[in-house]
Amino acid sequence: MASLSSLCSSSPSIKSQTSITKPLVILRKDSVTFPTRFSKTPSLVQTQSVAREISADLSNTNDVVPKKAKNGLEKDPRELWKRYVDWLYQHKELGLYLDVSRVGFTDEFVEEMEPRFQSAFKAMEELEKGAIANPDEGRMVGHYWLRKPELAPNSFLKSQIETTLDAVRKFADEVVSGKIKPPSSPEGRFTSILSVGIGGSALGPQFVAEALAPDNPPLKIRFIDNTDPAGIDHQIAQLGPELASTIVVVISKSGGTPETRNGLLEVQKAFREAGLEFAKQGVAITQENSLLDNTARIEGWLARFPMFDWVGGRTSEMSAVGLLPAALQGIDVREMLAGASLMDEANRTTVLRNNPAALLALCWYWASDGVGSKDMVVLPYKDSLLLFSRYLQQLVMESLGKEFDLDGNRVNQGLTVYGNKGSTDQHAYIQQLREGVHNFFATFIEVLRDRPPGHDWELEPGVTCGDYLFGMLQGTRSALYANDRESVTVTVQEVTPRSVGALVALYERAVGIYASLVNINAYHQPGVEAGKKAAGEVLALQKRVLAVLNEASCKEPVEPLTIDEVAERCHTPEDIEMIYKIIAHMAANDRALIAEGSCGSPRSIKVYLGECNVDGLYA
Ligand SMILES: O=P(O)(O)OC[C@H]1O[C@H](O)[C@H](O)[C@@H](O)[C@@H]1O
Repeated sequence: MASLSSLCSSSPSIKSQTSITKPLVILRKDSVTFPTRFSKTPSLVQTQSVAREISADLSNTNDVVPKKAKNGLEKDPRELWKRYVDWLYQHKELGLYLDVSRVGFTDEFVEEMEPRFQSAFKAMEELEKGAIANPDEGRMVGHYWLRKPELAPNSFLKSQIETTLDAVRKFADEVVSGKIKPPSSPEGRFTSILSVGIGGSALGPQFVAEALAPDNPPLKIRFIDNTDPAGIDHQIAQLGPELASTIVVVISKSGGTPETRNGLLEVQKAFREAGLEFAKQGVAITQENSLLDNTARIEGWLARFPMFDWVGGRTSEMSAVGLLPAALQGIDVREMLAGASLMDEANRTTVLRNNPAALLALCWYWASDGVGSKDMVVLPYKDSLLLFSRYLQQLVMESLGKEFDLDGNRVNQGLTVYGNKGSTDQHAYIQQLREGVHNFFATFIEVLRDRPPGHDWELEPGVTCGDYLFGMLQGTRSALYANDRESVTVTVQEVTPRSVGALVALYERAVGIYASLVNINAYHQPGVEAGKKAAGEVLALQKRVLAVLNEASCKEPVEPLTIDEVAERCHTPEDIEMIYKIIAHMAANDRALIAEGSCGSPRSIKVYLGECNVDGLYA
């Protein structure tokens, strides 16, 4: 009798999706309904393409000095330099630059967009004043208040922000200084943080840890951001005896996300097995009275910090979610907040070319035709910013990827984000970016300071290692542009808490402005619920399958069942494929046994449970 796990070395064949995806993409582009606001002036996208066509014609008639490339991109070096200087945005205090010269928007386009930007600025102003900017959930959107509490619409919210910030800093100081000690080692200090959370409750802290944690932080951080048992085991195994001096920070706005709950239960089990008392080392960051909050309160965890209803997960980096892990790692959170606040201030101007977030939104709109027709490839040329693109993926895609606009029109909006880091990607996928399918625009993140002062050396005459990185960035930017691939470059002096805070704030606002331009709600995520609901249904079905198998397996002799029989006895014949997958998964984990058949032909399988549960607890 072979177990299904040994027979199921490969999953059942799934038809290639290529043939399905392609027409879908084309359909999506053709079937885009523009937001009603746009319908009144439907010429924007047309203007853009017409401009490109005219430019193409011009370049065709001017073979000697082609002033414009086929798509309208300026190619004359002097004109390009002029465009660079004219459009260069600089934030002096932050030492941050934004270069949009390699995006080919025209003056006419900017002019035509101007009223929409003014509406977007107005919407942002209202949002900051406490308007219900997330109408579908009836919520205010207040992440900008976190770095300037006096902006909060009332004194209660202001004091909530301030009190939480004080509590975060005090707790972190006391842990780092050793005033709060691990219970099993009154002489010692906490040495590690195990952060349990997912999505917006993980991506910001992960990005910031990678970007800013010192080489020898007071507490090292690890993450459990999934319900993958092997991944969880790995983190716990890596901690080993250090579990005794680990603070476990469980982060979940809702307090009920299954992956996070599972991570918590797994960690609590590890604590029990190590003879440690979890509550003395557990910290919860969640909304008041959530399931997690109540658990932490009842069990008497070491500390609890609030998340606010009006801060979304993907914009929570400047709340306790991001600040507590950062402070515990010795990162200056005041500086992060200061950087974000300075950037917010700059983004409040209603003069488009002086507003960096609006400039980004303009570039996104131009490059992707305002419908996400091109992807945004984010290339930070600095290893410590590796996770920026992953962080932006949620911020941008969960915010902008929406089926309906605010007026209920089906728009299927979005902007795809991916990326890793330069120059590493030069040796991976830049080949396709330069020469292959033209479905993207790039964002280069440049960091001017290569190393701390006094550490640099020339590895060949006149050239440092950092010069190579610089050269690779500039070379790739030029090479892409030469082949009509547009790009934006964001430059910071150094990766510091201040510049990272500014980057986070820059992209948060760009997303907000862009969402206004395309008339969508950036602050809800209805599409995520569908997958969560379906996952819940799968687990409910699994319980029914177990009950059916259990009953048959408790018979004398055991009655192995076919997949069809299981489906029939579950009274859900329509779920037969899912039932097969459930059984295959259980068999791979030795929780179901195969009496007959093989995985390649699911109908031949006969299955039963190795152990009969006489209490029939599965029903
Ligand atoms: O913080 P939590 O409530 O646990 O939510 C974690 C994540 O859950 C969902 O996937 C949402 O779409 C995300 O926006 C959120 O960040």
